[in-house]
Amino acid sequence: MSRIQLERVVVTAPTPGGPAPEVTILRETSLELTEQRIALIGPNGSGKSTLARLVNGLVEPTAGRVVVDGLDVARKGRDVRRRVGFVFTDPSAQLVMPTVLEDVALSLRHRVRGREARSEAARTVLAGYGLAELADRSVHTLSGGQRQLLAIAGVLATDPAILVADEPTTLLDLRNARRIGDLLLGLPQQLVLATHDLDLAQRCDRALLIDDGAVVADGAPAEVVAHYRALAVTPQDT
Ligand SMILES: Nc1ncnc2c1ncn2[C@@H]1O[C@H](COP(=O)(O)OP(=O)(O)OP(=O)(O)O)[C@@H](O)[C@H]1O
Repeated sequence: MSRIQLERVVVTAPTPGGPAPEVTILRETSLELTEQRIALIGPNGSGKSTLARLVNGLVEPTAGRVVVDGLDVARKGRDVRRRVGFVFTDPSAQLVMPTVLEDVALSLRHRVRGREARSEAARTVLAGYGLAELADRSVHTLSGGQRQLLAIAGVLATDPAILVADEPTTLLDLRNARRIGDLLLGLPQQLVLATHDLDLAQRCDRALLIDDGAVVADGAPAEVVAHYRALAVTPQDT
C-alpha cells in the first residue's frame, strides 16, 4: 500500500482584496496515511477538498511538506501526479475530448504508443466498465452517471497507485452513487475519499473528521461518523 505523509502542513490564502492577515484554510496538520481506504468527512468549507488536493499538488502547503511514497510533492510534482489519480465532483472538469473513445485514448498517451494501438487499448478500457457502446458518443450527451464512470475509467487507465476522489458521488442519483461508491471501494489502489456520504465513509478503513480547518477526529469510521453526527446536532451559537 502507498504512504501519504503530511508533515506540519499549513495552508493559508490571502484575504480577498486585502493585505494580511491571511485566512487559514488548514491548521498545522501532521498525518501518515497508509490504510487502503481513507474517508475525509466534515461540514461544508471545513477543508476536505484542500486536504485531498494537497496529495497531488493541486494545493500547495504554505508551510510544511507533503510526501507521497517518499516523493516530496513540492519537488517531484510530476512524478507524484503520475502516481496519484484525481477524480473531481464534476466529471466535466476532466473530460476534455469530443468523444468518449478519444477521451480515454488521451489518458493513455504516456502508456500506449501509436494512434491505432491507443484506440484499441481505449476500447478495451471502455469495455471493462460497460461503456463500449458509448465509444463514439460525444461526452456531452452522456448522463451524469456515465460521465463520472468515464472520468474514473480514464483516471484508472493511467494505473495510479493512489486515487483521490473529491465528493465523486455528490452529483449522482442514488443508484449511480451506489455504483460509483462500490467501484471506488472495491479498487486495489489506495483511496482517499472526501465525501458527505456517511454510509460510504463507514465502509472505509479509516476516517478523518475535518472541522474548521483541523482534523478533530481520526480513527475507526463508525466512531468518527458518530462524532460527526454529534457535532452536527450541537448548536453552533451557544
Ligand atoms: N484559494 C482559496 N482562497 C481563499 N479561500 C479558500 C481557497 N480555497 C479554499 N478556501 C476556503 O477554505 C475553506 C475550506 O475549503 P474546502 O473546499 O477545502 O472545503 P470542503 O470541506 O471541501 O467543503 P465542501 O464540503 O463544501 O466541498 C472554505 O471556507 C473555502 O472557502
